[in-house]
Amino acid sequence: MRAGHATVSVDRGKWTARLGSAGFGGPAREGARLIEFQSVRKQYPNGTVAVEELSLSVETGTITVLVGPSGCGKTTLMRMVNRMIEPSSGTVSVNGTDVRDRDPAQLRRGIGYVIQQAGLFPHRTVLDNIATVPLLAGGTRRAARHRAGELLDLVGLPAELGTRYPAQLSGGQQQRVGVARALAADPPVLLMDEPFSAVDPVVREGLQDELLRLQDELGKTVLFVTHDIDEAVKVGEKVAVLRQGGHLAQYARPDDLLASPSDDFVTSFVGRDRGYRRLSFVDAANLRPSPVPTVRLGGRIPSDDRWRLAVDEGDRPRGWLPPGAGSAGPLREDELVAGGSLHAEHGSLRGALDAALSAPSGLGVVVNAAGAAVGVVTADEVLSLLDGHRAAT
Ligand SMILES: Nc1ncnc2c1ncn2[C@@H]1O[C@H](COP(=O)(O)OP(=O)(O)OP(=O)(O)O)[C@@H](O)[C@H]1O
Repeated sequence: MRAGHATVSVDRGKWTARLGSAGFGGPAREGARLIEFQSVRKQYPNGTVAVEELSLSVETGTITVLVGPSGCGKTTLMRMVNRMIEPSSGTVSVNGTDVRDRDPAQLRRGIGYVIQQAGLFPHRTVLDNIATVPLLAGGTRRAARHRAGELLDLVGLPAELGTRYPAQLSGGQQQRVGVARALAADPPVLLMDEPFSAVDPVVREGLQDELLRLQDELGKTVLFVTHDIDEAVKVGEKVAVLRQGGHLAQYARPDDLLASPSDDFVTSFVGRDRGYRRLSFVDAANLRPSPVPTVRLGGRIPSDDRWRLAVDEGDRPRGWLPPGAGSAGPLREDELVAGGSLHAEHGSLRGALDAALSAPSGLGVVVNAAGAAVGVVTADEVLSLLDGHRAAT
């Protein structure tokens, strides 16, 4: 992910104002339900019931995740929104209008669609892939390419990738191009079907972070399908857990899902370490980092019986110097023990606990936005804060 990423000139107001022009019958209201499934059922001609009497509302400007085991009907449900699949009974409405009353082509202009492995056109350059929709909508080639360039920047890709072909990009880069293409027509709604499942776990986490950053900026209404509960609770503001036969097992905020699964199916689906994962939703604002003795790289090494945090000239942590590890100096990086994960100030208790548990010193390093160490926390301190949180809720 690029730090300090420049943004293009899109803001929530502008996107909201464009809802009307995207053809959803007027601007959406804050807190309104943009997508509604009402008693929706889908039975395929071979008799398979993919979705059974399901009702669900998706709030405007939020990311809602459909999660569940393979074959539970997630994709079927999602594709009913843009009329790639028609329900056997029940209604799907977008901004108050039954999608069956909408012309499919016009409906889809207001709904971006991102799929696994990006689905890019292999013989078109990256810029032309992104420009496809603005061109189809009747824009000039020049305007469409300009817009494509802005979107490339928006999804964190350098401009020089614009002239490459999809096969010349990594899986993660292709996925970002897929997102840029889906955003090209300014759709108020984004459907994302397992968009990140074809990339490795590290890239996948980066793409999830990027989606959350984009969402902060654009405030789309996103329906996101995954079978990965970790991904669901990370990106979803609300999570719908489906079980076989297209039944809605639970629809809740991630924290509530982890705290109070509704039945045995949801309990086993959210997994055994849900208590630990719940820490992601408890913020660490009340955690007070303690000072830590430091030593600067290249500096003299005092010999003492404490762990010392080695930092660079910007006070950024570089590793730990174990107790009693004095030497004539100057201190070199290869004399250090590798540090654990770092806890970003104002992050969650999960990040703080992980920093403490993964540090060789048992001291989790807290860093500020510039990456400079501001102090340390212990696992005991994190857990006692959690006790306080539990008592208060
Ligand atoms: N065109 C079709 N004809 C018949 N059955 C279908 C059709 N498409 C899907 N199904 C069946 O409907 C059920 C739901 O499929 P769907 O693709 O919606 O599930 P899913 O939860 O998205 O699965 P996955 O996570 O594996 O992609 C499955 O049993 C599937 O085999």
